[in-house]
Amino acid sequence: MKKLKELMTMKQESIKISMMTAYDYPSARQVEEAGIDIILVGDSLGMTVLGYDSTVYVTLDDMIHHAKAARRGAPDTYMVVDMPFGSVGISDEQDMKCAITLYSETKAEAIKIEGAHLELIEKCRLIGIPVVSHLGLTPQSVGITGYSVHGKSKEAAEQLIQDALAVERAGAVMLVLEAIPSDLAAHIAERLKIPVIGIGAGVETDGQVLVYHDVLQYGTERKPKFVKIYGDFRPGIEALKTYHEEVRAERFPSEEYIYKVQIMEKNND
Ligand SMILES: Nc1nc(=O)c2c([nH]1)NC[C@@H]1CN(c3ccc(C(=O)N[C@@H](CCC(=O)O)C(=O)O)cc3)CN21
Ligand SMILES: CC(C)C(=O)C(=O)O
Ligand SMILES: [Mg+2]
Repeated sequence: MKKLKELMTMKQESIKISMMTAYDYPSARQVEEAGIDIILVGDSLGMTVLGYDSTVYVTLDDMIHHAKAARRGAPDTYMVVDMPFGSVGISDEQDMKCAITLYSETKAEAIKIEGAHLELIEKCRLIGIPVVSHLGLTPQSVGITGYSVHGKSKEAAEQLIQDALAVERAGAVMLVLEAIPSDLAAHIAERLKIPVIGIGAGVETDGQVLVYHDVLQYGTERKPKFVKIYGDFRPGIEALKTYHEEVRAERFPSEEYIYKVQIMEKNND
């Protein structure tokens, strides 16, 4: 497993960091086997595998359930798990309890928090929980901001730069920047010492993250501009249709799938 220190070194040596979501055992195994540097158990699982139309319905228990499965599939990959909507921003005590529970139960290497929650990041650092910050388009705020590109005005860009510097100062170990202009992302990556991972943030960040189900066309239809398709899981549906037809036609199970031991007495009538 790459340690945080090695990920920092990758930034210093301009070796790009790859990150991909995985929310269950088989996909985590695949991501680990592919040699991807970091697994993100993202709350995007609410949309991609739970069928919600936003991430705000995902619970802490959902995150724990999926992260534990991903952990079993990828014991040897640096794993980050999202703090879901409603687990951050209530009170210091509540927030810390959620952070501790998520970190310890999932055995993730780090937790990820949307927005510049500086005190929470500081408190986590103080007790030893590595925090990845997530700025720019923060999908848990969809009800307020929508899914539009962030940091487009001078003021918004300046605010984002200040937030990025502040989360680093507060102790964040990494930063995810989502859906912002590429030159702004490049500027932030250059100003920060911690690795900056982009999604829809251009090629000059220290690494990239995408959603497994988007990349493989696995049950996702709408796709943001930043998604590149690398594979096609859709033919799976054809296989299921064939199975259905073969059951109907008694072509399945054929000889090779049948246990043949003569135990019933032959009826000689
Ligand atoms: N499958 C999936 N992939 C993701 O990348 C993802 C999720 N789900 N769920 C959580 C968030 C939501 N994300 C999204 C969702 C939609 C857009 C989108 O439609 N963006 C528009 C921009 C439109 C504008 O600027 O006005 C686009 O065309 O890219 C972007 C990010 C990223 N995350
Ligand atoms: C899109 C990435 C960054 C994320 O937060 C998620 O998958 O939930
Ligand atoms: Mg997320």
